[in-house]
Amino acid sequence: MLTIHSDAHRLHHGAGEFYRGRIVPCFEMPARVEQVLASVTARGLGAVVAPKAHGRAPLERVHAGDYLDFLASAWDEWTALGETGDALPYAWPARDLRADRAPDHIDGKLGFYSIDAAVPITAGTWQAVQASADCALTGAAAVLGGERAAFALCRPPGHHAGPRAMGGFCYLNNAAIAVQAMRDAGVARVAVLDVDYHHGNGTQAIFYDRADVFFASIHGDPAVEYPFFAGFADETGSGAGVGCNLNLPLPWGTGADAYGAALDTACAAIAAHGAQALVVSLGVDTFAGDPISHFRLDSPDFTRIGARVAALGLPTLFVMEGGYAVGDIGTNVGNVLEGFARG
Ligand SMILES: NCCCCCC(=O)NO
Ligand SMILES: [Zn+2]
Repeated sequence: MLTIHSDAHRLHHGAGEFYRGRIVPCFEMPARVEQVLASVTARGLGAVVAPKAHGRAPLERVHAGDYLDFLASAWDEWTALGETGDALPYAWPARDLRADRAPDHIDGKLGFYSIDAAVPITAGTWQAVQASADCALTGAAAVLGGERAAFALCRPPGHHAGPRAMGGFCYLNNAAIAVQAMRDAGVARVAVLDVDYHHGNGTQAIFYDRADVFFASIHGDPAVEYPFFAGFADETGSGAGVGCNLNLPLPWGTGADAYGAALDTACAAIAAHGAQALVVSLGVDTFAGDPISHFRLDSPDFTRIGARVAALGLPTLFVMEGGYAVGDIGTNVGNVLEGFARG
């Protein structure tokens, strides 16, 4: 299985995120990728290649142009204030406030184009997120070119990023950008399986009113878990997309048996959708040892996830999302990929 990886991810390393009333060190750190890369390499899963640069056009197929302009210029506007630390939002257009236009000031733009304060912008963030999207696009091209599967070792992750907003460590929705590239290359029906511990609210939003892309997500119950305001079972799609969105929220403490049952439900729905290609938003923060999550999967369970995905028999692109138990992330991601490869 081909792995696509860019060293440019190192250009993004937030100093902190605002969480529970204080700035805490970023759980989404460069070491995550190094651990996964070491595992993929040690297991001999396949070649590791650099991404091909795809430019802005594929990004615009998913994200609003003004949002991309914001991401490209945010750091310069921030430092023009005399700031030297990370840019972080502190005001948002919540209820009763206007969200029909972006403010002129960077402090207003940071809130307008985000859903939370877990998205530090640094000097290298724009370069890093473009490279991350290029990893996903290069992986999609490999799968479209005949590879049974590919692994886009994306960092920063993307599944919380919607068409016009960043959030939850995510800036560009790598998985959605890959899906849209597959659709633009002529794949009529694509499915997304999001196995990250957190609901992929951004991916859901991007495809919510579409029947050509089926979105299935298994995640911590948003009644008690980030992103809190999306991911409920009654979100089934809108317009032409009704019935093409499947949320399977699970309670804190969920273990392998309940998770496996939900995965079977999601896979059956994906098979019924008649997808010709599959993109897996691969978060491994469902791991029992994850510092910010509350499921109870053990490392061998990830092998079973990979095997279950393989049973779908679809050309598959794995896109790296979350997972913050840095000492175990390599084992857990490698187990998914190896379980798939042997499946
Ligand atoms: N404190 C914000 C929590 C962000 C969740 C990041 C993640 O792993 N999403 O999948
Ligand atoms: Zn997550």
